[in-house]
Amino acid sequence: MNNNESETTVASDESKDPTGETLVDTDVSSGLEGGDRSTRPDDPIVRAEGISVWYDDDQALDDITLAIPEHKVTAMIGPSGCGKSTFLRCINRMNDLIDAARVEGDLYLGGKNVYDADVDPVALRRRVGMVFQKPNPFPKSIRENVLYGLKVQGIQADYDQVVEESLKRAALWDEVKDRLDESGLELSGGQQQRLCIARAIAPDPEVLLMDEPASALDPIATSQIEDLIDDLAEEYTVAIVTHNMQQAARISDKTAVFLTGGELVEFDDTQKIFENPENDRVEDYITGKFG
Ligand SMILES: Nc1ncnc2c1ncn2[C@@H]1O[C@H](COP(=O)(O)OP(=O)(O)OP(=O)(O)O)[C@@H](O)[C@H]1O
Repeated sequence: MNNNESETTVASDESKDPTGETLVDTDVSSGLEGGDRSTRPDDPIVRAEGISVWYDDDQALDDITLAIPEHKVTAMIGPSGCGKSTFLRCINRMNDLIDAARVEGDLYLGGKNVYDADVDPVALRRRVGMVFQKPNPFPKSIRENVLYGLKVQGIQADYDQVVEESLKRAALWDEVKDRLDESGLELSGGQQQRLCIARAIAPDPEVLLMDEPASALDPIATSQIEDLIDDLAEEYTVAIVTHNMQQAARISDKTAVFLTGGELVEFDDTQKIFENPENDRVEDYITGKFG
């Protein structure tokens, strides 16, 4: 994440509601009902077509066309400021929360353009969960943290079952099952991040966006998160921004390389990107000649 002024705007919104779920009127139809969910393993579930983003007059993304396959881990890498986080935020329309941001182009989830006027961003964020760089649990119990998204949207469910399932999927259940009423803030950093992952998956999204989810964690917690991401891809489509090229190489199936100017320079199987990239600038970046 950047430390610029408007990024701070997002950060402060996130501190009110890191899921973005209460920030938009929920009293409208989702508009997403028509979007077919892809069912074949290699089908793209997210498809960006000609996405460009500006912050006031500064262009952050330039005409990005990219298809993210279902049930795979897709990594976004590139030097600082090349637009990786901006792209991630296009997928769940978190850029809507930044006054200066303007998005052009089409972004499909299943068959539906999420920028269509009839799409409710809150319903979209139920289908596209997000985990941020710094673990940001609410000052609430572990249980209430997990249930937050469901309750805020008035979704009825067997809450005990959702809590158990989500914490199991986030590989946290065994560590917290006897202390569900304790504050989420009392957990370690790595546990807090897994709690945030449990919160993101509780509404059963299709896509999970992760913006440098391990960069604030120690090596052991990082490795737990990496193992978890691998497991999560069986159930969800994961799109992850990372600064750490080794991490991208370890955990992702596909890699998108963004370079300065907000350009997507190469997108391919991770192995191909790291072993035999087509583009000389990508090779220079991967081999550490710049960035
Ligand atoms: N909220 C914002 N307001 C204004 N400009 C922004 C905002 N967020 C990002 N930018 C600008 O957009 C460009 C892309 O930023 P972005 O954070 O998407 O890049 P990034 O590749 O994720 O960077 P990093 O790796 O440092 O997190 C940068 O020039 C940044 O300064």
